[in-house]
Amino acid sequence: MDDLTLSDAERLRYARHLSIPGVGEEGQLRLKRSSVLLIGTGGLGSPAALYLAAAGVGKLGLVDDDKVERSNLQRQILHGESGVGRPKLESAKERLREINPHIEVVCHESRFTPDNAEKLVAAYDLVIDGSDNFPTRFLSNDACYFARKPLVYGSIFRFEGQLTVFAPHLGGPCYRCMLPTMPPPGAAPSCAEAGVLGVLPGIIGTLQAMEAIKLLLDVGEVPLGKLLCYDALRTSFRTLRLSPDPACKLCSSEASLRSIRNPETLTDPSCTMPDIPSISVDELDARIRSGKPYVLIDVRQPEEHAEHSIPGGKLIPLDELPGRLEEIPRDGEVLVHCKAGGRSARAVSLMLESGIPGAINVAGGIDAWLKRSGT
Ligand SMILES: Nc1ncnc2c1ncn2[C@@H]1O[C@H](COP(=O)(O)OP(=O)(O)OP(=O)(O)O)[C@@H](O)[C@H]1O
Repeated sequence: MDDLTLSDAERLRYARHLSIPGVGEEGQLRLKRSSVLLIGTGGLGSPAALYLAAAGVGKLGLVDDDKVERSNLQRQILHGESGVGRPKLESAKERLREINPHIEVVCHESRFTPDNAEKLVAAYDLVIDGSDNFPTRFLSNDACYFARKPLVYGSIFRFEGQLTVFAPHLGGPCYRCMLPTMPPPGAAPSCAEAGVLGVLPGIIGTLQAMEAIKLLLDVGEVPLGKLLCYDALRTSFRTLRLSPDPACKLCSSEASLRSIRNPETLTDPSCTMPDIPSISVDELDARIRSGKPYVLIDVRQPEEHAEHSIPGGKLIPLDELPGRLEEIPRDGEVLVHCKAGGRSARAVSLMLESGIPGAINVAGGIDAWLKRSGT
């Protein structure tokens, strides 16, 4: 790809950019030479990737290891009916090529983990975090901090969304200044648990794309030290000030996390609550295969259980659990799972407090179980 000039086809495609002061041919070439890493191709990553591709950002890196589910389609607009059951990156790449064949789309079909974070972030100009969990947000923050790359942060919950840019090297705080300690798994419900109005990630993801383009073009003012909060029900945008925390473990002068190799720095996205006993899906499989009797409780909703379930699992949705504790044996192991490990961690916590000492969380939930069996 020649990134020194625009072809006739590109000139035509980007004509409405070429006429904007602040973009023009120079800006368009800048976008063409730029690269963005998108963590997650779900609700936030979908609109962000579509607009960045359409705008002509030369290289888009996508990192995700998930498959498209039908319940994703209400908001994850990179994917369509033909993508259901296929890796998200496959359908994402097809769609982005259709939107703009002049750009390069690089698929990193894996999780964004402490093992690959440093290398992935180093290969791009900036990062958009479109993930839905705290460990990944801490990890993207830390990796971007050490690489001195801007991180465009977005998050959503039901009818509310937030957006900011973390770039301590340009001034402003990092994510750990806003949230010094990682909440335990299950503290914030996922879209699967809480629900989300589909347009909301469209709005926040599109704002993320806009901030990324401003950073790449070096135009305007990016929201460093400002958290934009969108309330869809009130149709309001509020801006909260975020200041660097003088006690931040990562970015303050007192920082104790001085190295990207510090095990606390790149927090393991698969971490489970430290005081909650847990087993992996491989260990669960070994228990089932051993032929010994086992008690397995699924704390998801009935419609989730009907779609996929683990053999022998008894359904007790988390919201019904307090009233149904009597159904659970007090002796022996009680293995508890949900979709990804969050709700089951809360269920195990409740069981342990309620005199069920054998409660054990299945880390990663049915998502990890299905992934393991290649479903
Ligand atoms: N560490 C990570 N590395 C790569 N991708 C990630 C990581 N953490 C989350 N993701 C991806 O971010 C996306 C988040 O999308 P979204 O919040 O819309 O939810 P979902 O998990 O696809 O759907 P649902 O919660 O309804 O099951 C998902 O595609 C998920 O696989």
